[in-house]
Amino acid sequence: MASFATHILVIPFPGQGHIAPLLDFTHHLLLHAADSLTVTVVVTPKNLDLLQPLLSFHPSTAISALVLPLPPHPSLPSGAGAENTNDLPPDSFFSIFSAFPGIQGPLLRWFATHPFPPSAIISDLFLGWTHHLAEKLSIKRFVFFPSAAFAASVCLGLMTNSYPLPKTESGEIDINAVLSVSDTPGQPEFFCWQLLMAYKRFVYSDGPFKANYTANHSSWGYIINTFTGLESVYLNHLKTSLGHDRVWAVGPLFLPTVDQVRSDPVSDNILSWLDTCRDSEVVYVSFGTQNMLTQEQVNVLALGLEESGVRFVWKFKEPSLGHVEDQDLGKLPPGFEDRVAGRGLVIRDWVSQVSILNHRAVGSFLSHCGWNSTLEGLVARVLILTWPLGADQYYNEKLLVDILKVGVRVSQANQNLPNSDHLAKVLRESVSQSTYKEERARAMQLGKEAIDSMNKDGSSYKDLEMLVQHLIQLPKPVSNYNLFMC
Ligand SMILES: O=c1ccn([C@@H]2O[C@H](COP(=O)(O)OP(=O)(O)O[C@H]3O[C@H](CO)[C@@H](O)[C@H](O)[C@H]3O)[C@@H](O)[C@H]2O)c(=O)[nH]1
Repeated sequence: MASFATHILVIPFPGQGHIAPLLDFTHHLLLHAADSLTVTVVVTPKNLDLLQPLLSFHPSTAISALVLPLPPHPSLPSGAGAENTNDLPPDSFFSIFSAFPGIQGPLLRWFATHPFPPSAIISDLFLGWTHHLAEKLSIKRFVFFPSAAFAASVCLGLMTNSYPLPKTESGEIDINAVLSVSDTPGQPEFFCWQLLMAYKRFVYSDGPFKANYTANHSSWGYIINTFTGLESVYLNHLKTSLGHDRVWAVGPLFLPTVDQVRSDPVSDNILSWLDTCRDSEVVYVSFGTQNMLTQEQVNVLALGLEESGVRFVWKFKEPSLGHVEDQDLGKLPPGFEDRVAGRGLVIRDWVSQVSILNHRAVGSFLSHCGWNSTLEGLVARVLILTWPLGADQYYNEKLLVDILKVGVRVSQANQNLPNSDHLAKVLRESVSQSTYKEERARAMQLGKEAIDSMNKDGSSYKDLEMLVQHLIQLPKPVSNYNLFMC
């Protein structure tokens, strides 16, 4: 490792939708920094594979892995070695969130014995504890958001203002009442049921989630996978609320350029099938790597796809390690795949979503509105049909449908579940060029702006350049290495 370069420690959260964008960010950081930065990435053993492409692409002087075991947790299935939310039930997120701070001890020892210790930590938004670690080490922590500036603004608004939730006459929380987050630009409104999780985490509780968000708030800088053309209002709002302008919009981080698209046998088969389809006639359906549909939701969706007659590819997430039998996790209705054979593909393996979305045959994307999928859908310029299931997905849906007016609302978790006739109609219309013309035109425009923002002199390109300059100028901590070597 070169002693003149500034050393940065990157720590992703072990979830697919979190690791991938932070590694994509690290790739861009190194491309922009030439040899003035070196990066160490912390990964658990079973996630090391995800880092390999980066380790192969960049010289070993620029990037290295620090492999630390995932600390145990009573709720994580032991012995099978699953260390990523993609391979675990949705609840595992909380177990990993609780267990992961246990790597602090090994990290502190690594830092103390490193000849050129890092000047900064760049870590996922669910690793608020790294802010305190950075303070202990007298270095800076930058929080990386794989989610939107709008979502960050709403969470900040809820946390700092504690708007009271409307109550029914009997004193219960009125989950169907509407609450306006009035300090966020545009005063977005949400149903109380959409905000309950956020309220439990950072308004009513003094638990670890609130501490996490408070630590993020106090961190030195915000790095967000978004672009100015999409979210300038919320980026500016964050700067004002945080009281500084160390907020960098550096996305969309994963672009489907020729040399980047992830190729594998499963995706290649699907791409061959898509080659046989007409332009924009296929609906791609996916609900991300963490959430799973209930049986009721699967039934409605399967029936809607059947009735619609459209061509489709459905990435179907099967129950994985540690799923409990009695959890309401949807299975496909018997005979469904036979009935749609020839016009619909159900895929259970990992596929390259970016490659599929960018195929000319794909015209619309039924999505849970995870932020990575949202950006990928925009970049691919497909019509996004929204079906959020939890977390920040309601905020992303609001941004797409009500604010940017590029998305079409289909369902919201189990509330507002469409009937299959209505769903079939929307699916058909989503691949007919005569409907949703305004949404499509805006999606085309935003997709172009997204790609432009990452090109030389685009807004995200410039933010990355400025961030690199900021990082290079950080003071280098004094090493205790020689002390340890004596
Ligand atoms: O077979 C698959 C399945 C998924 N993906 C990729 O996996 C990512 C999924 O990310 P996202 O769409 O953000 O969904 P989640 O996996 O659900 O992401 C979690 O993390 C996001 C970022 O914080 C949040 O916005 C979501 O609500 C949260 O569930 C995307 O890049 C997809 O392209 C594939 O490439 N192939």
